[in-house]
Parts: sequence; structure tokens; C-alpha cells
Amino acid sequence: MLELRDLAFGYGTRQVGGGVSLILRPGEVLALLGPNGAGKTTLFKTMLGLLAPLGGEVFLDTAPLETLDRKERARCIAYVPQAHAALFPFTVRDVVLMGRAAQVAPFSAPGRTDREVASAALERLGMAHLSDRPYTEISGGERQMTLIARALAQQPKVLVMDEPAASLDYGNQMRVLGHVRRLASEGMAVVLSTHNPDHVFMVADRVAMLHEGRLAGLGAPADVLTVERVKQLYNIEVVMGVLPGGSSKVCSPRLGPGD
Ligand SMILES: Nc1ncnc2c1ncn2[C@@H]1O[C@H](COP(=O)(O)OP(=O)(O)OP(=O)(O)O)[C@@H](O)[C@H]1O
Repeated sequence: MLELRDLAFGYGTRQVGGGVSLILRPGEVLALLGPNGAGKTTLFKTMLGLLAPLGGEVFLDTAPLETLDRKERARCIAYVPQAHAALFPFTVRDVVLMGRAAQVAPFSAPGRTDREVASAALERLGMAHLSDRPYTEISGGERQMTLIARALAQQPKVLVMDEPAASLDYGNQMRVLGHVRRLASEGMAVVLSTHNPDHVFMVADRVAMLHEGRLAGLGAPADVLTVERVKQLYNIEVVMGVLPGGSSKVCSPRLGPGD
């Protein structure tokens, strides 16, 4: 569904990373883990076509990304960026409705189906009560949930989420991860970045670890997300295990007296 072949990425002459090859399949959740500045956002922007690759290729449903126009891309792949400051006082409903842009004919207004899909996305995320509120007057976490609803309204095959849980409270973090699993079980392919190994264990089928712009590991979390890898990526000692009654591994820092 989404394939990266020996992808190199960066900004103009500044290469951030390279040699990234992977295939994302329908119904799969892939987590991208890596320290600040490792190149996760730059890689995402390149796989979305917002930045031109510095080498290699991106394929969407076997078509080279550069052969698809913006509407064709938007019908296939949706992006939830990192939480950002709001500029215009659109209502939450209208922000979510913008996710329908690729389905609306040129010079036409969104139709009833578009409004129903947008409302359903808000409903699904438990955000319906905020529909009429200005996007500039809701909290950072509520803005993040609105952006997720906007991406769902796009009804993409591939969903790319840049640290979707970063500004959410504990309950919403777990709810968003639950939604991610449900979307995958309906056939959507999801790639999300996170700094939290527990979230990887909870939600991901595979994890790709990015270290200084290169893949430092790719595979099932239980196999490749090890104590040693976390030490390599984040320079921190951790312990991992399954808690009594738990179903997935958890990761906990091992802090010394001087930390
Ligand atoms: N617009 C830009 N122009 C040039 N370099 C940039 C630009 N944006 C980011 N960078 C650099 O590219 C590198 C990778 O940044 P990127 O935002 O992709 O990292 P990240 O893994 O997403 O980090 P974080 O976890 O902090 O969000 C960093 O060294 C950063 O300083």
C-alpha cells in the first residue's frame, strides 16, 4: 500500500537521513520511534510528497508518488501533523469538513454526504459536543483530536500520524491508540511516530527505529524494541516486562540516585 525504496530525505542540500526501505500493508500499524531530531517528521513529509525525496522513491498503491496529483494523494493518504497553534477561527466542524476537500468537485461546496462523514468522524472521537466551537478557542489536546477527526473524514487508505498522543491527556492517549487499532482492523494502514515505548507495545504490529536518519531496527516490537535498543536510541537505562494481568510488555526507566 505504501512503499519506501531506499529513500533519502532532507531539506535542499541538507540531508537528514537515507537508506530507508519499508513496505506498509493494509491493516498494519507501524510505529516510528527515534530521538528528537532523528528525522521522523522529515521522513513523514517526504512520504507524503510535501518534501521532494533526495534519493529513492515512494510508492502509493504501486504508483510512484510523483505521478499522482494532490487530489489523488489526498484520497489515499491523510496526515495528522504535530499539534500546532491555530490561526483562523473556523469552527471545529469546518476544520473537520476540510478533510473532505479531495472529494469535493472544483468550485463546489461540500455536500450532505461530506457533512455526514465529518459529523461521524467527530462523533467517533467523542468530539461532537465541540462541533460549533471556534478552533482557536479549544485546548491543544482538543485541537489534536480535531486534526485526527479531519484525517478520518478524509477516509484514507493510509493514515500518517506525527506524535498523535503527544498533547493528549492519559485517557485520550489510550482512546486514540484504541481508535488506531480499530482503524487498522477495518483495513487502514497506519504509521505513527511516538517517543513512548509503551505505546509501541500497545498498538504497533511493527516498529521502525530511526537513529541519525537511518533505520536502526525494523520488526515486531517484542523482537526489536529491546532494553539495548532503547539505551542506544535514548541513552537511558530501562527495564521491560509484562505486568501481572497485562497483555503487552511495558517499559520503565531505571533511574539512579543521581538522575
Ligand atoms: N525546515 C528545516 N530546514 C532545515 N533543517 C530542518 C528543518 N526542519 C527540521 N530540520 C532539521 O532536520 C533534522 C530532523 O528534524 P525532524 O523534525 O525530522 O526530527 P524529528 O525526529 O521529527 O524530531 P522530534 O522528535 O523532535 O519531533 C533536525 O536536525 C532538524 O534540525
